[in-house]
Amino acid sequence: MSPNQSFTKLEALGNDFVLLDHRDGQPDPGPERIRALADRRSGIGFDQLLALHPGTADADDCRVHIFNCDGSPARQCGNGMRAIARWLADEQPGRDRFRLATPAGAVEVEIRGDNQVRVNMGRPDFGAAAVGLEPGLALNDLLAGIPGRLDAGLVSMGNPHLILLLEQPPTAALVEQAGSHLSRHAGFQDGVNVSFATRGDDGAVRLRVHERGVGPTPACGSAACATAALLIMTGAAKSPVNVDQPGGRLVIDWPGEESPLWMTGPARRVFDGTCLT
Ligand SMILES: N[C@@H](CCC[C@H](N)C(=O)O)C(=O)O
Repeated sequence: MSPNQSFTKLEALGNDFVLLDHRDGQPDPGPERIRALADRRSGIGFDQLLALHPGTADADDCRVHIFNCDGSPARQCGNGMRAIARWLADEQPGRDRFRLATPAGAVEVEIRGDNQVRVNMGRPDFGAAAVGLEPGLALNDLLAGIPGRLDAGLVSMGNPHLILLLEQPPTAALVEQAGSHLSRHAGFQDGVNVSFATRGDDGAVRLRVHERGVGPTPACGSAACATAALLIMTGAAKSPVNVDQPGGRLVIDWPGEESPLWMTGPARRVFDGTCLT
């Protein structure tokens, strides 16, 4: 990203993004530049940077490069997919379906009424190898110090998720400290996104997420998908599952096993800008 390059700020349930249109062949910024742009005082500020490139044979609208605010690359971003759909719908009035290529595979997005966007997030993978857990490492040993833990699981939605099911909603300190420790634990080849989930009286899932490469965020789309998939797969919940995070609600619909999982929620364009430095 060079000086005088235009960008768009977007948000989805408070998870915020800067979108760069690099379909003209411009290169993506490197990790140091990404960290500078992500600074919420001296830069633009965002959780993820989304760079759009020309599409592929099976996802011809665009190819998406995803970067966390610490400069690390990511393979999937559920909230970001809805935000890109919103941006593409503004750019191409009349169209309401798009196909996006991500490092985790092709994603279909559909614009719905009432500011909602529906995303086909593909099939969840429950294998420990898919989240990069070191072979032979017992998950229980990693989680020994977590208070009030009922269960735990590993799910890949194209990116890695560790889900802790707790008796009580976690304190902010637990999300910060345990999340920070686990998200960069050497037992995961490439780190992991850490979710803290409880069930409400209404059956909804209450979720707090410590995102790999970011920290606690108001919402994480792929974590909501991973958590709902784990609950449906173990018989603890039935599809569709409402997942409530500080930023708001996502609805996750997964018929099970061979079917793709669908995520529905809002996304919003906040402002367009030009980077002067
Ligand atoms: N906010 C995202 C997830 C972004 C990537 C994640 N931090 C990772 O490193 O895998 C979402 O909405 O899914």
